[in-house]
Amino acid sequence: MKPVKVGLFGLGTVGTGVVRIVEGHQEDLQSQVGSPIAISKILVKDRSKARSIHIDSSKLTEDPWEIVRDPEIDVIVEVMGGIGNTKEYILEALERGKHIVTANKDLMALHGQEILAKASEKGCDVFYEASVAGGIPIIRTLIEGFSSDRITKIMGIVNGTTNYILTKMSQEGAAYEDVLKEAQALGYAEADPTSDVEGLDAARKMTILATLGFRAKVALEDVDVKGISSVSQQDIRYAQQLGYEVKLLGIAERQDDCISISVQPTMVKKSHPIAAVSGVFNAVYVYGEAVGETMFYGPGAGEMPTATSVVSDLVAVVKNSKLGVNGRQASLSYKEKRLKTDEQIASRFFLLLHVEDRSGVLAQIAQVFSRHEMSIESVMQPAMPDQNVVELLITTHMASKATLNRALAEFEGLPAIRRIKSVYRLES
Ligand SMILES: NC(=O)C1=CN([C@@H]2O[C@H](COP(=O)(O)OP(=O)(O)OC[C@H]3O[C@@H](n4cnc5c(N)ncnc54)[C@H](OP(=O)(O)O)[C@@H]3O)[C@@H](O)[C@H]2O)C=CC1
Ligand SMILES: N[C@@H](CC=O)C(=O)O
Ligand code: NA
Repeated sequence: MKPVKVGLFGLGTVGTGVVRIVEGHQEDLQSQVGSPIAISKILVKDRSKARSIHIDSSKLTEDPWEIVRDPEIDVIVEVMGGIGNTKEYILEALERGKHIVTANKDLMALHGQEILAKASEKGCDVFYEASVAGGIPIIRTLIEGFSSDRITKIMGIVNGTTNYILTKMSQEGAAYEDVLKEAQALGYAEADPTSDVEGLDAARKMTILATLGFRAKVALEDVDVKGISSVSQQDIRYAQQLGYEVKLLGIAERQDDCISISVQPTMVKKSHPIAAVSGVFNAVYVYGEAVGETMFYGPGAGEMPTATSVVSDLVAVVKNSKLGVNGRQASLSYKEKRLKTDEQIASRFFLLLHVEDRSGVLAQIAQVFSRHEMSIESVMQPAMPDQNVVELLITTHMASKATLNRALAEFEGLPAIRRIKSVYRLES
């Protein structure tokens, strides 16, 4: 039986897992697709590097074109990352009729439309399940499982590294920098972990999810992004006192055909199932008009969970080849995209203010809220950082982002307010 030949781009965390699964589950895979699957060439940066698995060194190459131009190779599995050159290799491979499986959210969020269009033109498959929420089959769920519904909200923890960091900060009082190093050692973080901690990785994933869920061409620039580098132990403690957990949440919402997408540290009520998602685990909550509430949970990063999604995509490509239906992915972004304005984006908020400890200050603050028709839900005064300054913890009822920003601008100008220490969105 002629084997399906795979060219693997990358033999790092995910690539190693792909080799382990393709070799270790070969019999099961063969039974499903009807032919052996063979990884025939592997692209790496450095052929002489020591590897944690045994690899026949003749398979290793440092030349991507050796794989792209090899007529024997049917599928390229891209798990090396990168945007510019990687896109070039993938487009050329598609041009030559090769199918693509990728875990690269950076590439799919920025150039997914172009790559998918090329794939359709050439009758090739491009699958990218591992690019969002590593081991959770969320992309297939949005494309197939919810094809009959209209999705109005996608909310998720879609970055394992930051959830790992926030969990350790919250449960063990660990220091941010130490936990980041741990996440890197465990293979969760990106090559440049700034994209994890500053929210860009999650923003790229939310771009992909919103495009699929809302069937519109969502761009990375449409996502309002804030990372976790400003989240302090104190914010986490106050959140817990109020019954919340701090999570880096991606939130995509659609209302009257207007959408908004954001990634930001959010205080999530402990009773919401997302608040309990800890460590490297991810969860994606999807609300559909017909189905109602659903939630998908699993490991969001790491060698074997991510490789599971990659190899399952590979199986899907081979099954499609047997059926002769490669490249038949339906158009998934046929809807016009309209973005919500800040006046239309509403939520509840938490504010931590440092204010002068004298009479009349609370009244001034209340007046600002009142002028902007923002309703206060609760006020707490837990501690005194120094003799003249007190901390105020305020939670609000629903207000628009624009209203909040107008109130914050006024607070900036009030001498009695020494510092706007933190502002969080609240999700219940
Ligand atoms: N790690 C995870 O949990 C997840 C990762 N992803 C995505 O999967 C991809 C791979 O991630 P990961 O396995 O963690 O990355 P690693 O850094 O562990 O591995 C990257 C691999 O690609 C090779 N490589 C990198 N650049 C080049 C280049 N220019 N030319 C040739 N080879 C190159 C490296 O070679 P060498 O070994 O010689 O250095 C290495 O084998 C990324 O797109 C990432 O975002 C997606 C979901 C989860
Ligand atoms: N760095 C990413 C890896 C998976 O996409 C994460 O931490 O989630
Ligand atoms: Na996934």
